[in-house]
Amino acid sequence: MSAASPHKKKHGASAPEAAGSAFVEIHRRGLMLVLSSPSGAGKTSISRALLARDPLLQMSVSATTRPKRPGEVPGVDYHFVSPDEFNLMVNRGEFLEYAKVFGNYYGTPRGPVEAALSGGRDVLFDIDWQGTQQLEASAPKDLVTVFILPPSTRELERRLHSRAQDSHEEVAKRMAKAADELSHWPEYHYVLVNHELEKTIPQVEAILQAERLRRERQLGLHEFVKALREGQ
Ligand SMILES: Nc1nc2c(ncn2[C@@H]2O[C@H](COP(=O)(O)OP(=O)(O)O)[C@@H](O)[C@H]2O)c(=O)[nH]1
Ligand SMILES: Nc1ncnc2c1ncn2[C@@H]1O[C@H](COP(=O)(O)OP(=O)(O)O)[C@@H](O)[C@H]1O
Repeated sequence: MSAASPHKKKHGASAPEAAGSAFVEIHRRGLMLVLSSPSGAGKTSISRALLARDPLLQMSVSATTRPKRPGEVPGVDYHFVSPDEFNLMVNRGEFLEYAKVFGNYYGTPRGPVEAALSGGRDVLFDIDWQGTQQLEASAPKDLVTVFILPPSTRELERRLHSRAQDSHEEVAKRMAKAADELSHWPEYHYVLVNHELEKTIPQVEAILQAERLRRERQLGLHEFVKALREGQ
């Protein structure tokens, strides 16, 4: 096909035209990329790097009843709410999923996720296995799940201490739950060991790129190929 040909496919913001015409646009439905791991394995670090590099990816900002950590920004890291507010949100059906983790409640607000997916944008979730199971039950087709393993138990504990944001008591609570969390790895589509962030981040990006190309997520392929077969 020459550069001057009118029969080129169009991407991006251009308006789609009727099937069978020279121009057939391939749209994509967004996907839900879930990262889970025992606390301290690296989900937050990986998420920040992915978000900084990929404009089509947005974070699902959870609501939580846990206290804010130093440096966390309300509305960016979490929506920090009281137990009463959380209950109200549950009763109003505002959560796509919610769960109790380490004695606090965490939930995924429904609205921003639905808007992103239908707009062809992908959503990144840092949620635990309980939330992942709920999403698996309600939206299996949109879901891509990744479990992050730490290189060792000792390194996990070192990372939790190095983050220096939780008390010794909180770190002990998270370490005590780690074995339990780890037992859920077989429920995930992909499993990675986070040795070095410089390697783990491109691995998660590769998963995202490949999943975006899944046939089922690309809308308009039938029309596109039909047009090709008709010589357009
Ligand atoms: N089910 C569910 N889990 C969440 C949600 N938000 C965060 N979590 C999980 O809650 C756990 C504790 O998160 P956090 O308090 O930020 O501690 P961290 O994992 O040590 O950084 C982690 O396993 C998160 O993945 C949510 O909206 N739903
Ligand atoms: N591959 C890695 N090598 C060394 N330190 C890491 C690695 N990944 C994350 N960390 C560090 O470990 C600590 C916990 O990581 P974080 O991303 O907060 O984990 P999570 O969100 O899973 O609880 C942070 O201090 C982070 O900088």
